[in-house]
Amino acid sequence: MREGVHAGTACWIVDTAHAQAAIARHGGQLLAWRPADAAHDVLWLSPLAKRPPAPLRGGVPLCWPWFGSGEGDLPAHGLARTRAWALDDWRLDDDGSVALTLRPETQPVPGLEVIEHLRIGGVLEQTLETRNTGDVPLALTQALHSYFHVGDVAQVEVDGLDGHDYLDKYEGYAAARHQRGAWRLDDPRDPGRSDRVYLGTGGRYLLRDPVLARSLAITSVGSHSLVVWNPGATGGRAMDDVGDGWRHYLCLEVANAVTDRVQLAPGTTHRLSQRVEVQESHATG
Ligand SMILES: O=P(O)(O)OC[C@H]1O[C@@H](O)[C@H](O)[C@@H](O)[C@@H]1O
Repeated sequence: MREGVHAGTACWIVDTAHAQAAIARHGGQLLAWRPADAAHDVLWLSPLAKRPPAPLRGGVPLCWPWFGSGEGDLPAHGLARTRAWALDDWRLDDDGSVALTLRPETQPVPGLEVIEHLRIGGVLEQTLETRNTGDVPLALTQALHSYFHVGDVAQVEVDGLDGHDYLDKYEGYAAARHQRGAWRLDDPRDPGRSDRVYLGTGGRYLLRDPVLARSLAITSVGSHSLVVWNPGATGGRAMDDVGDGWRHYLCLEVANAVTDRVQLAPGTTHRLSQRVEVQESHATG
């Protein structure tokens, strides 16, 4: 564990026999993670990413304490991703993983305390822990906004959503739609793009990528919603920090979003977690 620079941004760098990773001070944002035996980076970081104080496009931005548009002048996806974070503590576990605890240098919301726990090894574990330190109940929406690196988003499939309802941002989250089969970008209802919040989800997802010849197994705890976002060609090119990069990522965001709100009574804690494992496809023949 050392301090360094990754993609031009001040980071904590993990480099062990099991994995490499970079976590930005800006937003406490995991920018890169790659198990030692993985052939490709697991996370996508835009080559066109803006610099702090702008949000960084890629890795795992922390959307907190709200997901999506802010009220009035408040920024999209909350306050955590543009704050400076501090490293509280780190340790090397017996299995060779590095465990880190981070928190914003200044907590952005009075009465709420947010802490990020990361465990970096052959498997990634990430938790956003929120405690209501005040004396009134507070509601929270949030997401681990993972940009997963894929070979070609038009060729991947996501399991774990069949039979679930979703709300579509392109429809103002107005009407529930029903998913049949695996998620694909070429879904005939809304082809070539996706901005959906799947509800009542079970927390087990598989992102199958035939081009990179691997699958990513994602499990979540403390979440009953999954955001699936890719802007497609037209939408991507309209975003100056995405451009043609839209083809190389899919956002699968374990979340508490839209109707999946967390109600935090005074003195209580909520944990939103994900675990990500890379399953390389073995060559045949
Ligand atoms: O550009 P931002 O604020 O990082 O948001 C990126 C995307 O984040 C997703 O979570 C939203 O569902 C999309 O609607 C949004 O475009």
